[in-house]
Amino acid sequence: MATPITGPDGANGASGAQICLASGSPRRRELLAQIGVRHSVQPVDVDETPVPGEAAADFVVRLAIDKARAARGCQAPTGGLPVLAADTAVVVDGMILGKPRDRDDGLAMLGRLSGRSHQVLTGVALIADGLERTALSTSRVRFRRLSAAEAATYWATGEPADKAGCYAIQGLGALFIAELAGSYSGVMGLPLFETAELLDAAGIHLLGSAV
Ligand SMILES: Cc1cn([C@H]2C[C@H](O)[C@@H](COP(=O)(O)OP(=O)(O)OP(=O)(O)O)O2)c(=O)[nH]c1=O
Repeated sequence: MATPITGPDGANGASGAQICLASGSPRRRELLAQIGVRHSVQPVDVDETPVPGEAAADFVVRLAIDKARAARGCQAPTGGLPVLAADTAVVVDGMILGKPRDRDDGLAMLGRLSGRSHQVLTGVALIADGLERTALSTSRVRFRRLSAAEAATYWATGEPADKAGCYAIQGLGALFIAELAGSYSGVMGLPLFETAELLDAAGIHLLGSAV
């Protein structure tokens, strides 16, 4: 059985973790640390293939639940910390874009996003005291037009290779974003408003009181 590991930011320091984050994403660790949640980290590996005909909103919430359920290693040694997980997808033309498989796939994604709007969906799941709670964040992002040369240069930076939709709002990808309606943290991988609501419902009150 896998053992929980401490986040690189020491987020579960001397006073102990409040939750376990079932994720290998450094972005999710950063975002959780931003709102002061002490956490251990348990990377998980689940099948991220959409079921044929599955709506994107259902897909990201289902995967968030699958990831949280897969983090069983979080539970045993700690006596059962709440487990948080998330999944992010970009949706355009009714297609769900996950992480690019390779350069060609990544450049095709950037070409598809160029000069128009797309949706970014992030599902969040929290399992605490045997209860599964979920939330969904939906944002609309409008890209300016990108030339093929810009997309190729962007790919070569390495930044987009492990990001849904082949860009990072928190990085150079910001250069493409003409407009955002929704949640910056949701696009980045963990919507903090919705996450705080789930934590609150499970009895973890940030700033010391119910939100
Ligand atoms: C759109 C976008 C996505 N992303 C990232 C967030 C996620 O890490 C990733 C989407 O892939 P996910 O499969 O949601 O997550 P992951 O595999 O990176 O991590 P986990 O271990 O939690 O499953 O894309 C950004 O960092 N910035 C962005 O602007």
